[in-house]
Amino acid sequence: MSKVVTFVTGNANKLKEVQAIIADSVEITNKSLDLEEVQGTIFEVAEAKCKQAAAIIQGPVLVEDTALGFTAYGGLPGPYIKWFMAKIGHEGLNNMLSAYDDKSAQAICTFAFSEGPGQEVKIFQGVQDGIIVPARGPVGFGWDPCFQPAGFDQTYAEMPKTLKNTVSHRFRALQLLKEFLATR
Ligand SMILES: O=c1nc[nH]c2c1ncn2[C@H]1C[C@H](O)[C@@H](COP(=O)(O)OP(=O)(O)OP(=O)(O)O)O1
Ligand SMILES: [Mg+2]
Repeated sequence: MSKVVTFVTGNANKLKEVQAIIADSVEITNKSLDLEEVQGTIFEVAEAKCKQAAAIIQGPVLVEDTALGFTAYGGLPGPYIKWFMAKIGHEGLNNMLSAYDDKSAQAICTFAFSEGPGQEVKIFQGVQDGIIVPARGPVGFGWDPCFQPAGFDQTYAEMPKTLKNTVSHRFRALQLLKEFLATR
């Protein structure tokens, strides 16, 4: 069985971070495709993306779904954050929370891996707690300017990439994925 894993994502920033964090431990190629995303829990979204990717690639695949959940909203927007970001931006995300004292949020990164079509889908999830703040730092990757991880006074956008990549939701999920891939 091929050891090379194809990471199917349409997001170049995700790809860069994944390569920076785990490139040394597994050979990853990329296929840039916007997979269909079902409505449901984060796990259902990630699993459905993985099954689609396996059917297309016909081999080992990795997909990832990122959610940003507000405590005041019971975890929403969650996996639908992409559409909220696109329509209302950083200011809109802050305005959503203006009626609430609780600005806390969770960044959740969920990887789904499969050896191929019809094979079991394995899930690896990393969570980083934080708060939603008015945007600070360079606009480069999604909601990075308005997420300040707990224990830091910088937003993800203000941090050097090397720091984000050693504390982030994505870093945590990739540690679990790495352990699994080492046993493959
Ligand atoms: O570390 C991050 N820091 C800031 N923003 C982020 C991060 N990671 C994902 N994001 C954004 C991208 C998208 O607006 C949404 C997740 O949506 P999500 O469907 O997982 O990503 P996507 O459609 O861009 O790529 P994919 O082809 O892998 O589904 O949050
Ligand atoms: Mg997507």
